[in-house]
Amino acid sequence: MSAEIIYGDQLSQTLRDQMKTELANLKKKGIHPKLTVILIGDHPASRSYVSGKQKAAEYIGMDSELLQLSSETTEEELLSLIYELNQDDSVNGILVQLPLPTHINEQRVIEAISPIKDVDGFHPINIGKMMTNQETFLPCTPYGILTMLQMNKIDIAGKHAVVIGRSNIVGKPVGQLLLNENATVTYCHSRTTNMKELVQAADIVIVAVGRANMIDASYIKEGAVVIDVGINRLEDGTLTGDVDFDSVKEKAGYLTPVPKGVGPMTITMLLKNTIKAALNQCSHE
Ligand SMILES: NC(=O)C1=CN([C@@H]2O[C@H](COP(=O)(O)OP(=O)(O)OC[C@H]3O[C@@H](n4cnc5c(N)ncnc54)[C@H](OP(=O)(O)O)[C@@H]3O)[C@@H](O)[C@H]2O)C=CC1
Ligand SMILES: Nc1nc(=O)c2c([nH]1)NC[C@@H]1CN(c3ccc(C(=O)N[C@@H](CCC(=O)O)C(=O)O)cc3)C=[N+]21
Repeated sequence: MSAEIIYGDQLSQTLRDQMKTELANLKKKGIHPKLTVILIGDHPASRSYVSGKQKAAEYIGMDSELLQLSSETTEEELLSLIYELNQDDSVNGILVQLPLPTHINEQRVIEAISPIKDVDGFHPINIGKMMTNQETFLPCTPYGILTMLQMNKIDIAGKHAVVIGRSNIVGKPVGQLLLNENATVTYCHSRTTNMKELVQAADIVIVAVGRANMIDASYIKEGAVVIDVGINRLEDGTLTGDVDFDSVKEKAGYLTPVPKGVGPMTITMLLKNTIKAALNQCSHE
């Protein structure tokens, strides 16, 4: 059997076209959703993500602004910029590109962003809402993965999902969203001792580690759904995931590629969260 490949770029195209229409209608009502991205320093991978996001915002007709700050920016300067943006009614969504330089406390920065403008879904208030299954901004990568599964009508309830990775931005929240959808969820991480055995039992495998080709077909149960979140840049400049695509595609039921898989969906959900933020904010005025 050969896996059905889930192309996130194609699903994103559909969703972005829908948002383009929605935005045109909102603008007629005087609602102009706007996203502000703060990028500190000059990390090449961050620059590439930020430019992908800007192109996508432009495509759907969303206002977006990039505030590029020097790597010398102090935590105090960044926090006061965030407080200004929190007060600025023309800004609906705020994203501070991670990782931050080591002299800045990431958690303090995340908590400075107003939860109503936290389109990344990283603020503890929004994480708490996600954990208690309340309406909130879902973190973009997990939300994108859930959307990919739903658009392909893949059953989640009752399935055994194994998440490899437990970061705050991907692993932990994607497991939580799958749990909210009634999957039975197992997390693996660097201290897991029987990972292969656990993954071999999984109906759905989410791989979010950042190690090229770490999961090959020997880990995968016949017909399993395999979502590759990893983004690894090889020496020749090409991107590859955490999954050995060529071997796994012969065994899995569904498989996402890298590039053109989860990455574009992350950006799409960021745009979706920004529209939601604008709608919430105008109804509170
Ligand atoms: N496509 C997209 O939209 C996005 C892609 N990414 C990519 O996803 C990948 C993961 O990102 P992120 O979660 O931020 O990364 P982190 O480095 O924060 O987390 C990596 C996780 O992998 C675990 N891990 C490390 N080595 C092993 C191992 N040998 N076996 C099992 N688990 C292991 C770590 O365990 P421990 O906790 O024990 O250290 C950790 O939980 C990266 O390649 C990143 O570039 C990230 C965000 C968005
Ligand atoms: N506050 C914050 N929020 C984030 O959501 C966030 C972040 N910081 N820091 C970095 C990670 C990483 N991330 C990606 C998003 C899209 C692609 C993406 O679109 N990738 C394309 C390839 C892009 C290329 O060719 O370089 C693809 O997979 O097809 C990749 C990675 C979001 N992140």
